[in-house]
Amino acid sequence: MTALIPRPRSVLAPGAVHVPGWLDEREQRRLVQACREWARPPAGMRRTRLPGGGVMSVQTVCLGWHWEPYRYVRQVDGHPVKAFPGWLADLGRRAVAEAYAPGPVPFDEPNDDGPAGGPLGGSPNGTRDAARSYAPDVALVNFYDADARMGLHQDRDERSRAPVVSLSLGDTGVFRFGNTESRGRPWVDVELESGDLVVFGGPSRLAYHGVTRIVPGSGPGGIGLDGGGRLNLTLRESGLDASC
Ligand SMILES: O=C(O)CCC(=O)C(=O)O
Ligand SMILES: [Fe+2]
Repeated sequence: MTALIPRPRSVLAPGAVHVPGWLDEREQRRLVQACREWARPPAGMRRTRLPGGGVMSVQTVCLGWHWEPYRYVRQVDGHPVKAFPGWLADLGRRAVAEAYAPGPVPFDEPNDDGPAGGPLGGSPNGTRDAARSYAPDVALVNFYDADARMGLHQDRDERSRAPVVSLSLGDTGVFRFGNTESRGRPWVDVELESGDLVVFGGPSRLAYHGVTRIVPGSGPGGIGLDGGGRLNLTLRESGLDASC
């Protein structure tokens, strides 16, 4: 859907940036199509079982490494996890560049570190360098039906502290972005619409976050999710050795 009033980008917390409408309709359609392929068995989409016996309401398929609470493994019920494609890593690098240093990214220019005190809060890593060197090798692809939610949690099973890139497709989800100390306040609630990008890294890499509700029927037509629901992809660097 084209917004009548453009939604501005915003910094949710130092290092956490929301870029509304980052993916165009063609890119959204391509991602939805890819998610459909990844969802197929073997090693397809499933509800994750938690050690306490609960089952998550979202359905998830992983690429690169399979996340099972609370670690990454290579196999899913005896099947190899699906591959993390190179084009998705390219998209992740573009996403980090867009969030941390908006505008065209001269990846081949050697010494532009972006403004100090930018969204990374003056990180010693240049923002452009952060984008150039970003090498995500894990994706969690989550599907939310109208009733699915995700409780507040940290993404902390990765050894790398490189940023997490989040891409949303389909129905709007209310994303709660909190602090690194606890599940309590302060937090901000932001509506993530189809095509929105969030990148959280630097001082916000370990912030608690979750999805409090889905807005059924809010997604756009024409991207291949006419049955409704929300897809979210998070791209991460595992920091794990691929030869294991
Ligand atoms: O669906 C979202 O927007 C967040 C997903 C998430 O936090 C996760 O997969 O760890
Ligand atoms: Fe998360």
